[in-house]
Amino acid sequence: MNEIKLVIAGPRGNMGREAVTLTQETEHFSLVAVIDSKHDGKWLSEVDGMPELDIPVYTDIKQCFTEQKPDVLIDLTSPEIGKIHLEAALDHGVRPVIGTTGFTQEEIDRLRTKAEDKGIGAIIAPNFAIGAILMMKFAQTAARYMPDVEILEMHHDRKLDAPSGTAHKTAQLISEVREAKKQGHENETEDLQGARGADMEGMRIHSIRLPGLVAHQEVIFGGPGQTLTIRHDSINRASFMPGVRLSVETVLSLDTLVYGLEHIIE
Ligand SMILES: NC(=O)C1=CN([C@@H]2O[C@H](COP(=O)(O)OP(=O)(O)OC[C@H]3O[C@@H](n4cnc5c(N)ncnc54)[C@H](OP(=O)(O)O)[C@@H]3O)[C@@H](O)[C@H]2O)C=CC1
Ligand SMILES: O=C(O)C1=N[C@H](C(=O)O)C[C@H](O)C1
Repeated sequence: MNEIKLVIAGPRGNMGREAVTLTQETEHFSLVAVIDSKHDGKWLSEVDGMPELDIPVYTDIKQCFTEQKPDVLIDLTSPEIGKIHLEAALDHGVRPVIGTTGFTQEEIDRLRTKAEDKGIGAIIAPNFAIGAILMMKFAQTAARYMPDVEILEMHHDRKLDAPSGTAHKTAQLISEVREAKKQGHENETEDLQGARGADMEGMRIHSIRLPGLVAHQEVIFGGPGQTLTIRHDSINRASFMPGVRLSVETVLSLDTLVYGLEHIIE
């Protein structure tokens, strides 16, 4: 396979560190720069706690793209910054692989049009873990037969967004096969605000944040006299790296934006 020139945004984060390691362990991946808002102009080796790599650190992503001309951007920053970086990548003909969440359907549609106009690929992956993709697919299948469903997502207590991108995507996939339906009953009350969770087409999404957790989700279906629970656990961030690698390799041959790795692992 030809060498792929990569830039990682957010290299000091939990995910960014794993991604830096991935680039060092993958023969055809070449990390040419990183984007870090606090260490402009340094080498990665000069940043506390980072590996001894002579890789330039940029704050300005546009300058980085102009000078380094990477093939692919991996963004593992925050929902707000991920959106800005995705747009900047498309503007510079760099293929974005975005792990951050929080994109609306309107934003995805607009960015897809932009990627297609530019004739380059882009991937937004709410979850890179293969087990999580399977959980979502199995949940969509189960919802055809058991439309009464609620989602419980559990994450570490440093997570910025709620609900998780994975829970949101799961609900979207389920709503493709389930008629909108309010779980519970018409007369139920919420005696404490938020007790019944977020509402997406009547499906309830409950978000738990605790130290000790990484990323976990249960999709719970109910029917007369029975329940079905589909659960996935990421017990460390290494669980996401095969999906990051697959995304980087795949985005080069796409000419549109793909939202969700379920469209790629087929
Ligand atoms: N798709 C998936 O499978 C997964 C996605 N995620 C998502 O990935 C993102 C990162 O997660 P995680 O690593 O746990 O979070 P962390 O908070 O550990 O890391 C985020 C990093 O992004 C950096 N950052 C923030 N703003 C900028 C910027 N403008 N330019 C460059 N770097 C910036 C932060 O730096 P600083 O310390 O200076 O603020 C921090 O080092 C989150 O949005 C999370 O939801 C997480 C796991 C899996
Ligand atoms: O912030 C995280 O940690 C995670 N974010 C993604 C999400 O919001 O679904 C993926 C995974 O759940 C971990």
